[in-house]
Amino acid sequence: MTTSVPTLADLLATGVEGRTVLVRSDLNVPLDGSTITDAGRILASVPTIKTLSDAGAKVIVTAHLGRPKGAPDPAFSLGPVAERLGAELGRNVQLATDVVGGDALARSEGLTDGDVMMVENVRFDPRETSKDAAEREKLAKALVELTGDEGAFVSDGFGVVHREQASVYDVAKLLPHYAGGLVAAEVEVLAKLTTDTARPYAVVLGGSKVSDKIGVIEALAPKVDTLVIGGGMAFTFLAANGLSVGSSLLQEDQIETCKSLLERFGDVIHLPIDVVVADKFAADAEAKVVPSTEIPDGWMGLDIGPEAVKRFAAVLGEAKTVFWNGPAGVFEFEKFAAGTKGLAEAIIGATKGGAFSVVGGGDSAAAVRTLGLPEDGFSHISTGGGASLEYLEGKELPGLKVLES
Ligand SMILES: Nc1ncnc2c1ncn2[C@@H]1O[C@H](COP(=O)(O)OP(=O)(O)O)[C@@H](O)[C@H]1O
Ligand SMILES: O=C(OP(=O)(O)O)[C@H](O)COP(=O)(O)O
Repeated sequence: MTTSVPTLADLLATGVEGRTVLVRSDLNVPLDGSTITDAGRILASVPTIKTLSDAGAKVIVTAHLGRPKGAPDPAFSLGPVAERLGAELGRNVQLATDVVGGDALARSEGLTDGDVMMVENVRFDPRETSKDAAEREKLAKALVELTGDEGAFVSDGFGVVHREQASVYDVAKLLPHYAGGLVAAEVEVLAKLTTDTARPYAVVLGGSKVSDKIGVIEALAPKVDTLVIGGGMAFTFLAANGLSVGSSLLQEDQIETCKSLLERFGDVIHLPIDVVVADKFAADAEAKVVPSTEIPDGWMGLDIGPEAVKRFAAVLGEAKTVFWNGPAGVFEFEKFAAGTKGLAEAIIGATKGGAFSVVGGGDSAAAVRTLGLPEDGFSHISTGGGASLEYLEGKELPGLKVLES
């Protein structure tokens, strides 16, 4: 962190006993129904929450889950998360049925020292993600009201610091604010990737948040030696090369951008030479490997193919610095997990050979763990995907910038 950002230690030094502290965590974990398939982000958030609770603060945790459409939706309830957080903390974590309504307010007023509560998915309130700053400020003010007279705000959701959202950004303007332990630790590691980076420097991109991340490539391509592209992201690039991508994930409005990127950075960008296509988006889909030039109509690419893995592994084997965000395929389905596993193994190999490697993102980190890969095979596993990428591209992250005062 920059020295101008107050930290958790600074807050503790002011004394927190009896005060209500609002903590923004990133608890956006992958779920299968109501079962958490990877609790990494919850585990990473526990130390800050526990430190505050142990110091006698009344802790209110805010977080989002997925991308609900600005209204309550039981499929995106933080219920399973609150339960797991409670199990990890060894204490009951009550969950308000609303974000800033009567239930949240009543529960916050009933807190005793050391208690931890959560409010419901903050994205159930449309003001959280509003582009209108005045709307966001209204929600931020309502969140501040939950903290009473001597409240404080701890920003600990590193995975969301790139979002200018009410619970991340606007609330920090209204309360004494501090960077949590996780945010401080993440920034410290990522800073190593922005200065004196050992070369060759490779960035591996994949995943499904295509429109979010294509923009990042523009800024990263000139800074790196190798940009490996897999996952859902690859198909817009393949389409930009004039290939037919069947019913694969495609961001049509970005094809021209990808064309321009390929023209300017064609020597840096590596695209998959083959892909695994499926007849439907399902674990039991029929799957076959085809060259990227021959994706059949009606089929969708759900993984990179074995030849692509081999070629990507060869370039990654040379790298001395690697950042990876976004699975190479739909690793949640066994048939489409080989590409992600292969790339991870290549990065682990490079790390053994002395490279500094970071994997970031909720699903990418989950892939490492659920595919049984060794977590210590990487130099660092970050909770942030998009946030890490935007940090690496040198962009000002609103959720960090707002803490600098
Ligand atoms: N070819 C593909 N088509 C559709 N989805 C994909 C494809 N490849 C990867 N994905 C999906 O991308 C998701 C993760 O994307 P993203 O959120 O961008 O990564 P992260 O959370 O690591 O930042 C995974 O759930 C995975 O199933
Ligand atoms: O999962 C997240 O980011 P990531 O997929 O880039 O790791 C964060 O929780 C941010 O979620 P958002 O991309 O819906 O704002």
